[in-house]
Amino acid sequence: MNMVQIRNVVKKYNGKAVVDHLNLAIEEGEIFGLLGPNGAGKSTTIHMLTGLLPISGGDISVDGISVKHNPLEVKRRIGLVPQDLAIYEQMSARDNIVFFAKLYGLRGKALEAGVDEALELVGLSDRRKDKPASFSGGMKRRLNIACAIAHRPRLIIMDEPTVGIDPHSRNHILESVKQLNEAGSTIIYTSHYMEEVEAISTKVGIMNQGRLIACGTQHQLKEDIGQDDKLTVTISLSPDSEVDAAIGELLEHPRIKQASLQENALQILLPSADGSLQDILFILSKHRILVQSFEREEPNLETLFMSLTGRQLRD
Ligand SMILES: Nc1ncnc2c1ncn2[C@@H]1O[C@H](COP(=O)(O)OP(=O)(O)OP(=O)(O)O)[C@@H](O)[C@H]1O
Repeated sequence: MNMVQIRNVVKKYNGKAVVDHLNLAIEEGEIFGLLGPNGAGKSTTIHMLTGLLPISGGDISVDGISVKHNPLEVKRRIGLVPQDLAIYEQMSARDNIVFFAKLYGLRGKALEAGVDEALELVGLSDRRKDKPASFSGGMKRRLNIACAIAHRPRLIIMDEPTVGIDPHSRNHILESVKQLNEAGSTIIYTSHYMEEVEAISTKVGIMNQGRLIACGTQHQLKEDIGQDDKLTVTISLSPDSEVDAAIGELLEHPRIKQASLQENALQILLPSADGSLQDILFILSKHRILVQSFEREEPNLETLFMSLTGRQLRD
């Protein structure tokens, strides 16, 4: 079942479409990474999805409910972690979470349990009584997340939650995302950091200039673009004739597309290095070529984005 269905959605500012006939379905249980450079339309899409911005054309449904026709029901199902911090500096961490959880209708024991759980998840239980004015940037971001999840939403949307924070908080946030997903929430995570999206997403959508230019699992995206794994095999000094013979034999292998010698390293291109490493080692040892090191580079989302748009994800 689809948790989110975006159908032909358009958002125009001054006659110009910043989200341009966007179609996207996100299944229940996914961690969906929405990737795109600054200005691609990620935040605008999220704001329409959460009912914060009116939609110029098309419709969005969440959990089968139309955002246009029933925005309050949709809001109840969503926890939004906004890009800009939305916390009160003069209230304790706990009171901040209580405030937002009450807005979502939590009361009594459910409120207590939800708030404790949220504090625990973001690693701020021991700072519950402190005011965020004394927190680091990363801790504030974590509190920002806690405020959006105490009501245990079915869909959690995080808009660039790791911008400008320390590595410790960043890792903590990425771990929290996985835990929230394991506990049953569908997650949408926007970022222009490719590494983060690669690390946690079960599916990835790439936006550029208001349009979805690629969507699928990382494996599918890699297949779509038809990129190859690149193996760099550094070898000991060996007779030219043996190296030439080994290269000839490597090129006869059904999966190997390219093999050449550069300096003292063989560069081998193949669709996926998995399953062929043994064959490569066997061919080299047959020609008495000693391997010093192996390095494998996989295609990544950055190279995919570049090949689709000719631009870099990060400006
Ligand atoms: N209120 C507005 N009025 C006019 N143009 C706007 C408005 N809000 C956003 N835009 C434009 O819409 C485009 C998409 O912006 P959006 O914030 O959705 O991008 P984004 O992908 O979230 O980028 P970022 O990573 O910088 O947040 C940008 O060109 C932006 O300038």
